[in-house]
Amino acid sequence: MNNKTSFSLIAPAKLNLFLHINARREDGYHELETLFTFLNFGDELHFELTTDGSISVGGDTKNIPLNDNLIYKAALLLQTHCKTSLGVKINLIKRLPMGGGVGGGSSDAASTLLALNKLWKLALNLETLAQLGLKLGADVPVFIQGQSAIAHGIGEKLHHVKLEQKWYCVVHPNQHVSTAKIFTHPDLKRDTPKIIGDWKHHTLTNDCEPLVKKLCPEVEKTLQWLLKYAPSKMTGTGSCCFVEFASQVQAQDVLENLPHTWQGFVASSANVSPAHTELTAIFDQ
Ligand SMILES: C[C@](O)(CO)[C@H](O)COP(=O)(O)OP(=O)(O)OC[C@H]1O[C@@H](n2ccc(N)nc2=O)[C@H](O)[C@@H]1O
Ligand SMILES: Nc1ncnc2c1ncn2[C@@H]1O[C@H](COP(=O)(O)OP(=O)(O)OP(=O)(O)O)[C@@H](O)[C@H]1O
Repeated sequence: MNNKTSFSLIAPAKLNLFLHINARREDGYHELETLFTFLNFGDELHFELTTDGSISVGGDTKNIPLNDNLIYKAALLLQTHCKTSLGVKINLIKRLPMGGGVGGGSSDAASTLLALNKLWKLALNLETLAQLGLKLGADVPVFIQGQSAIAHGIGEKLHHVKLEQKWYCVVHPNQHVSTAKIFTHPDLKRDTPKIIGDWKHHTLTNDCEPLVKKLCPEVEKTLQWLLKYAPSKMTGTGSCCFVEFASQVQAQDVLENLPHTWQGFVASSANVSPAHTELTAIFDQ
């Protein structure tokens, strides 16, 4: 039995390697088809058990009110669901750009649920945690399940796929794109037909890209600049853009030449979420 009362856990970034929007549902959400991969780069969360039921979140969270913070919301949701009297002190080191399309907030929430399930010895299975996570955001379940996947539905119906490991240079053009703004925009393309057969034989795009490029010229500029190196794509509803390579050196070369007005990072992809890999190393060894 592992009795750890404090530990750190990564909240990794995700990329949408393609993102098709098939329809708008009556509740305003959209039916999607998207390919998720995880990156070996992310936020870092530190968890420390408290026995008085208190939940606190510190660190790089200054501009997010506590009640809106997905980390706090995830901890409270789990505590209420399981009626535990235990609490937690959480500290966040933020590395992922907010509103960047790399799923930072959703990943923070998922890593919080995964970590507290262990810290509070709740023994909930991943399916139950994913259902709870879906209440916090459409992107949370994939981070809970922790395997690269094609997602359907609003992003919660997951079909695991194995992808070759690649290296990515991800660029943040210093723009915050609101996911809600893109999904409610009248000009969003919402009628891409569902893929029939093997997705590898289809043209794979991000349906949000044309609209985001129009609303946010800096994203268009970033995609153009990256084209010098490789085919460029946007992730999620932006604003981060990325290029894919077989080797770290190629990805690093892009980062080294990046204009100073943009930020970026280089990371390899992973079929299993690094949060799951870390959690196994902490608790099962
Ligand atoms: C764009 C993606 O990042 C692709 O992975 C996700 O679909 C967004 O996931 P997320 O940020 O966890 O999304 P939520 O927090 O649930 O919703 C943010 C906003 O996006 C809209 N939204 C989200 C997912 C979806 N399938 N259809 C939507 O229309 C919601 O109506 C909401 O206004
Ligand atoms: N812990 C958190 N980290 C980041 N954002 C948070 C957090 N808690 C709440 N938020 C809110 O969630 C919003 C979206 O954050 P996030 O970083 O997940 O965007 P994103 O990368 O565009 O996500 P997605 O790809 O899922 O659309 C932020 O603008 C912020 O207001």
